[in-house]
Amino acid sequence: MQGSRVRFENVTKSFGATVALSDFNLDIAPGEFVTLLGASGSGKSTALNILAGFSDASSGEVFIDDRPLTGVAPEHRNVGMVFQSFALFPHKTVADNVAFPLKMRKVPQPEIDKRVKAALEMVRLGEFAARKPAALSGGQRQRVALARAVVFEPPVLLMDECLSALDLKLREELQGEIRRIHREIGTTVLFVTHDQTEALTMSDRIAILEGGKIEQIDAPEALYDRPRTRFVADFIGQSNMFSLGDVKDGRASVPDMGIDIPMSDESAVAISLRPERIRVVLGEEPADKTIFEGVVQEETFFGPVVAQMVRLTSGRLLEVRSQRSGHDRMPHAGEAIKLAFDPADAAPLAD
Ligand SMILES: Nc1ncnc2c1ncn2[C@@H]1O[C@H](COP(=O)(O)OP(=O)(O)OP(=O)(O)O)[C@@H](O)[C@H]1O
Repeated sequence: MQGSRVRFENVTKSFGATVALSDFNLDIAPGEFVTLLGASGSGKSTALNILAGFSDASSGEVFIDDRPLTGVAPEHRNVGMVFQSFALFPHKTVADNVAFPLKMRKVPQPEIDKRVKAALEMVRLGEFAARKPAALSGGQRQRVALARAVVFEPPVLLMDECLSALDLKLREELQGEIRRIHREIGTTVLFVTHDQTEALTMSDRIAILEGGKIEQIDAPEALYDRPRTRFVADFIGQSNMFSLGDVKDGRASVPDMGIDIPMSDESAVAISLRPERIRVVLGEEPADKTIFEGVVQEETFFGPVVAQMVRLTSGRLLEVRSQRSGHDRMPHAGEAIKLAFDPADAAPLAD
């Protein structure tokens, strides 16, 4: 199967005075897995509902391949959907639930039987075909919903918080299943979650939504390593953020750290430094790193990792996360320490 290209072009959606999506633009490549990640109310479901055809944009247009979707009914958009609230038909068997979209499309019965069997095997529910939904666990029901959404081989698959009701172990298992199915069928996926780990592990690209706009869209590693704004640095993972002083001649001062660093981005107003990119200097000072000083305030033990809050001379607190090697003696609360980082790991922030 071939996934479709999906495009939102200048889409705005207002509900009275509330602007749920504001001049929203997103271009998803065929077969790509894109996740919309954002806080509650940031516009994620609104974007999905407009693409599915459950809601009309106030202005702008949505395209699947090059077909504009305004005026196209949801059932004619050829989009598969797995929503958290999308209930199965309770009186139908698992097989009949999965067969439903094919029956709607008037697919011949022998073909239906073949495809339902294949879809149920894909979600590893082959032997549950004759059961009713009430006799399934929550995770199994979500698998049936997934089989029903992909059985007609939609070129676009929408998933809205479809795993959030499940416990962690089941959620992780189904995340793996969804990734495998995506690889197998090659459909384009637009996935909505407010769980950052889920977004980081599953997506080709993640769009961070804030106030109905995309704050940043990038591959997971790029988003984590190179957040471009304070909002993104704060939203994904832990971050130490420091305002910059003067940025000129390829260098920037970081007053709260008492240092200056190479900085080629003249528009940068701050930096983000991930806690695990900072090293406690235990032996010789590494010559190629930026060195600064502080006093350990407290430490938190996470098993393989130790987090230390370090008070800098300026009074600012900074978090450092270190892998425990088992040999090194880590400094404890009250000790003065030297810290080092590679200036290339300081992501410039625009605001
Ligand atoms: N039918 C509606 N009527 C009025 N306001 C709405 C409606 N649907 C959504 N909104 C508003 O639009 C904004 C975006 O909502 P949306 O459901 O898209 O957010 P979301 O990011 O999906 O949030 P959540 O994670 O809580 O589902 C919110 O302020 C919401 O209150």
